[in-house]
Amino acid sequence: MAEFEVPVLSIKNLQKQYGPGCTHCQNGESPSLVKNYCQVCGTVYACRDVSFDVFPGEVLGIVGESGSGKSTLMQCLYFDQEVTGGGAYLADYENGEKNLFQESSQQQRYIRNNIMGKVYQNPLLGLKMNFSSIGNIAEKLIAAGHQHVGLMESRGTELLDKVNIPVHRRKEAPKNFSGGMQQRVQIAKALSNRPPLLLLDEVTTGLDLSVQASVLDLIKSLQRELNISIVLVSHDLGVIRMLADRTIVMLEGKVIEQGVTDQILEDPQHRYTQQLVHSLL
Ligand SMILES: Nc1ncnc2c1ncn2[C@@H]1O[C@H](COP(=O)(O)OP(=O)(O)OP(=O)(O)O)[C@@H](O)[C@H]1O
Repeated sequence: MAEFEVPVLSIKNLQKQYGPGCTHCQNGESPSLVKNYCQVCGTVYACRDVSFDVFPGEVLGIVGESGSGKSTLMQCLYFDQEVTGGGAYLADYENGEKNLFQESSQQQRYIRNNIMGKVYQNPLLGLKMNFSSIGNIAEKLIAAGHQHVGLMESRGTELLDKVNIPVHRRKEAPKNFSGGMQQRVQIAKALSNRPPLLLLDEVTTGLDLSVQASVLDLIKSLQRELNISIVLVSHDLGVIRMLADRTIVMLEGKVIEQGVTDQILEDPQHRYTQQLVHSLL
């Protein structure tokens, strides 16, 4: 990536805490904190001062153990959770000059429907299980203001074809599909508005290894074809190694290391990253 390249997404000092905090824990290094949990008031500091950029056509991986704050971060980026502080700026929204977290819920809906797509680990969160697959795609297109039924149908067919859902099953509801197929429908839905940014939250966790591989291959080929930017969260460094150009490592809500993925895998600096890399060998 060139030095002067403008990021698609810029995150500045994102903070998310669950709980009000107290005089004991508001100082980030307080002894009342065990990892990111305050023993006095029970507040969890899920994301602490998280900052990063995502560049055009780049896949940014976010890896970390369970509870490190990865999903909370993704929920904040898609406005599923309200942040406690910090900023997010999208190049495709108001020239990257407005903090998305301070926009109205109506504007945040607009951003979700037009500039971002998200694929959830749990397909129940991303799909209407009783709608047809093509209906799921139409739902996202309608939310973004599309009205032409013929165009929505052809876009839906094109996308389902891209993610290898057989044409004769496009009117079937995802509840009848296997886990891998459901994830592929979610991907098609998330791509329907041609968003410049896609958020993928543990999209292959829970799938069989061979199905995992086929979903990862699909993501890789779509990313190359569409040159879309992706933020990909996984606890599995194997997934990150396969897809991510750059990687952020999170621990207890903080970014402890970031860099080009190959460099992190070959020469991890932080003790935790070293353990993670060694467990992959
Ligand atoms: N709604 C909530 N209320 C209170 N604490 C929460 C809530 N959601 C998450 N947390 C806490 O925030 C911290 C970060 O959780 P998060 O789910 O973001 O981690 P994660 O890295 O995605 O883990 P996993 O891979 O297991 O999903 C954890 O300590 C978790 O218990």
